[in-house]
Amino acid sequence: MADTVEQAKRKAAEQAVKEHFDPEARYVGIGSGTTILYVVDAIKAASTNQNIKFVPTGYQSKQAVLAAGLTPIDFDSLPTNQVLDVAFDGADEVDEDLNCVKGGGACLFQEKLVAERAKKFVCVADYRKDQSRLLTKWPAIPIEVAPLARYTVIAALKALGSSNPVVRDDYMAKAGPIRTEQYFFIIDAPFPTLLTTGDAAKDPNGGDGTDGKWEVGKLSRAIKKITGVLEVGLFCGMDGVEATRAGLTGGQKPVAVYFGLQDGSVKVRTTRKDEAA
Ligand SMILES: O=C(CO)[C@H](O)[C@H](O)COP(=O)(O)O
Repeated sequence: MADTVEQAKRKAAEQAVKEHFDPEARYVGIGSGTTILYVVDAIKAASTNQNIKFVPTGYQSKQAVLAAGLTPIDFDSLPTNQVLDVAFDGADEVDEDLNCVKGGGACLFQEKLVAERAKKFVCVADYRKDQSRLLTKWPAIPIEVAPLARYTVIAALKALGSSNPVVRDDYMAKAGPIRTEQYFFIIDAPFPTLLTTGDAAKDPNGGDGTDGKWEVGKLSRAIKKITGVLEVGLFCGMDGVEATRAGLTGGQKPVAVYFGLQDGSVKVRTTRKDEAA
């Protein structure tokens, strides 16, 4: 099982890099987690250009870039208005619209900053992450919050319909809550039903949460409005190509997701039917 999952991650990473990493790129975003390590390996193998700068989404990501002999650059050192040619990252779950839950590794804030700076954001995952709706297998939405506001945020999340939002503990459950790289907390908030945009159009209440069913984008915006929330681990809305067309810097949604499957093949899902991603 473990070998099958690792092989699925590696195959997906290799194909995503083959199809989206341009050795002439100038700036490339590198996300967090275990799958991204295979992306870094594949980039290292394909990279012939020492001038590419890699923008990591946190400490672990930066160490992976350095260990591969590639050149990291901090997000806030990027020249103003400099977009990334591409950003790669993992995901905790992906729905059929390519909305993602992220933040399993508590890096969602920097991951969103980097994804939104990229002309195209490409996700790489194994078969367990591929679901028609979010929160099918992944239990909760990770939300980064100011520690002082944790109780008010929990109360507000309950009012939005979250059954049991909890502050994420240190994995040893000894040292109290985990701290993000911004020194904030993560609240994991389960919700009963998350709808894709298509599903929401058929819902009598349009996925506004009144019947316990939330359209992903509506829920993301409602959570983001709570005072004390830094960022929400829902990556949805426009993809980078749509955002660029709208004159924005970038979107949150991937243009393509590469799922490594159990049989060693790779399934690619893309938002862009009309053109090469
Ligand atoms: O969002 C993330 C970290 O905040 C990761 O990208 C996500 O948890 C996927 O990790 P993995 O590749 O280990 O399954």
